Order: sequence, then structure tokens, then C-alpha cells
Amino acid sequence: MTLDKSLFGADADRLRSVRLQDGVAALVAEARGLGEQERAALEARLRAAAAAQEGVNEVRVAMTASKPAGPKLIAVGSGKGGVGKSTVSVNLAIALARLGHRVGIIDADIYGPSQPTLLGTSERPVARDKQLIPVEAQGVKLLSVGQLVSPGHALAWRGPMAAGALTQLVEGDWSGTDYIVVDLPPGTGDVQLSLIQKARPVGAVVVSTPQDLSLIDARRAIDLFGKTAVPVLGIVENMAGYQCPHCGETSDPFGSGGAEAAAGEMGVPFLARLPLSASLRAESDAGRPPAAGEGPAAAAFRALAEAVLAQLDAVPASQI
Ligand SMILES: Nc1ncnc2c1ncn2[C@@H]1O[C@H](COP(=O)(O)OP(=O)(O)OP(=O)(O)O)[C@@H](O)[C@H]1O
Repeated sequence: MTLDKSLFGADADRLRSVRLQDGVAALVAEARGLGEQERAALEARLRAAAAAQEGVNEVRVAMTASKPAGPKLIAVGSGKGGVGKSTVSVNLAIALARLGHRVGIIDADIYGPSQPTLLGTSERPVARDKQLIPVEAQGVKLLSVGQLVSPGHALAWRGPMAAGALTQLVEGDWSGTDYIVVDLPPGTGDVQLSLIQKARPVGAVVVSTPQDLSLIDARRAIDLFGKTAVPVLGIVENMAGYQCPHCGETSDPFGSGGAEAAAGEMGVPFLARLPLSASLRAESDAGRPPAAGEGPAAAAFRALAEAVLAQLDAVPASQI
């Protein structure tokens, strides 16, 4: 028998399992990122909520400091839209796969789920025992809000609805997957906050263009991950520098180096600088992620994937 997790209100997110047998409620809760006092308060709230239920004579609470073994989720966020977050997500995922890892992508960008297009797939996932089976494309597994609703439909979702949809995606059949890259909606509002709390990523990558405005938003994104105790693995500066395909001269339409400087100021690692590239845009929009190819972009995304893995190794185990 079980107790409904919804009985625990906002703490339900922390519950890994709830069982009720012979009047004994056994709860397992996740305490990652909580200080001693918060942990004790969480335990007390869970005890009180369980004890108040009919048929419960005794409550046992186990608090775990780590997530159960399974895929590690890497969130990719940005302070604002259009900076290349989805492009970086898909190419990071493919580069990780080419390094020999088994990789999935969760496309949680309710404002513009673009991963099916970027991966060139229109296949819909099927559900087995109410669990979604990710589709396979270009060597990675994919579940996207774009596969669940028609285009534009998810736009008006508020935090709880988006979090509900994300739960379906996160609880899909990811068996045999090492890493899952989560493409978050751009921005730093309540929707993003509830999605981060729901996904509980082990680390986050923040994408920014070099303009000051984008960087201000990137700082907000970093603050948001800080608030949710998700370690920021680093910043990616995208669309920095443009090499003219005709004359070969490099120019900086949006400036360059701003993200690296901002990363330095905030004490966050700088992961990669990706140039503005017409071919990267054309290939991406045509469903051929450059990371899957052999050109300079593939090498750049491979280096990004290696930098992300190195940063993940540096995250203390207690935070994962
Ligand atoms: N380095 C780049 N060079 C050229 N074009 C790029 C680059 N990065 C991304 N783009 C293009 O910019 C557009 C927006 O990129 P993308 O969809 O990845 O951004 P996003 O931050 O995920 O946006 P959204 O706000 O929709 O979530 C796409 O057409 C993409 O191909």
C-alpha cells in the first residue's frame, strides 16, 4: 500500500518512496543540498503529514543525501531566448555520445521545443505501463514536450503544469542512459525554477551571447541555479566572432570575451566560445547537428563535452 505523495504538499518533490504496511509508513526522502536545520525541518514536516493520515500508527523516515543511481541530468539554461541554448544542448548531447557515453535529451523548452527538429525526427514516443519510451535519433534518446502537445500549446503553461509535463519526461524509460541533457525554457522565472526543482540536475550549463544584455540575464540564470543548490558547471559563450566566408576576416558583431570575463567575476568556469557560423545555423535547422559531423564545429563541441565532464568530476559527491 502507499500514501499519495500529494499529501505532502511542496515536500512531495523530495520524496523518493512512500510505503504503508501494517500501520507503518516508511518514507524515503532526498536531502541533497539541505543544511542540517532544513533537513530536520523537512523530516519533521514529513512525519507530521504522514502521522495525520488514517491507518498510520508509526512513521519511519529515511533521509538520503544522494540521488539513486541512474542517469545524471545536466541542465542547459539561458537568461534569455535565442542565444543558442537548444543548439548547444543537442550538440553537447551528441558530443557526449561520441565520447562513448549513453546519452538522452529531455526537451523541456515549453516556449519552443525544438529538439525534434534539431535531431530531424518527427517520431512520437509510445508509452509502456504509462512510462514514455524515448525515441532514438542520431545516437541519442529523446523525449520532448514538443512530442506531447501541438506547437504553441504549451506556451501558456504555468509552473505546475510545466513541472507535471516534465515529470512525465524525466520518469520516462531512461534505463541504460548515463547522462541526460535537459534543455530548459529560456528565462529565470517561476516556470524555470519549478522545472529545475523537478529535474534536480547534477549540474548546469549556462549559455550566453557576448552582449551585455545577454550577460546580465546569464548572471540571473546563474543566481537561479545557485538558489536551487544546482552547481553551475560553467558558461558557454555562443555567437562570438564571425569569420566572413568570402574574405576570411573575423569580426565580432556582438562583441567577444564578455562571457569569459563575467564567468571570471562570478567565479564560474568558462567552458567554451563558439563562433557565429552560417553553416552551423543551416546544418542545425536542417536536422543535422554539426557535432555529429567531422568539421571544426564537431571538434568545438567535443571540447565542450570534455570540459563539462571535467567540471562534473569536480562537483563534490555530496552535492550529486
Ligand atoms: N553559433 C551559432 N552560429 C549561428 N547560428 C546559431 C548559432 N547558435 C545558434 N544559432 C541559431 O540561432 C537560432 C536560435 O538558436 P537556438 O534555438 O538554439 O536558441 P535558444 O536559445 O534555444 O532559443 P529559444 O529561445 O527558442 O529556446 C537558431 O536558428 C540557431 O540555428
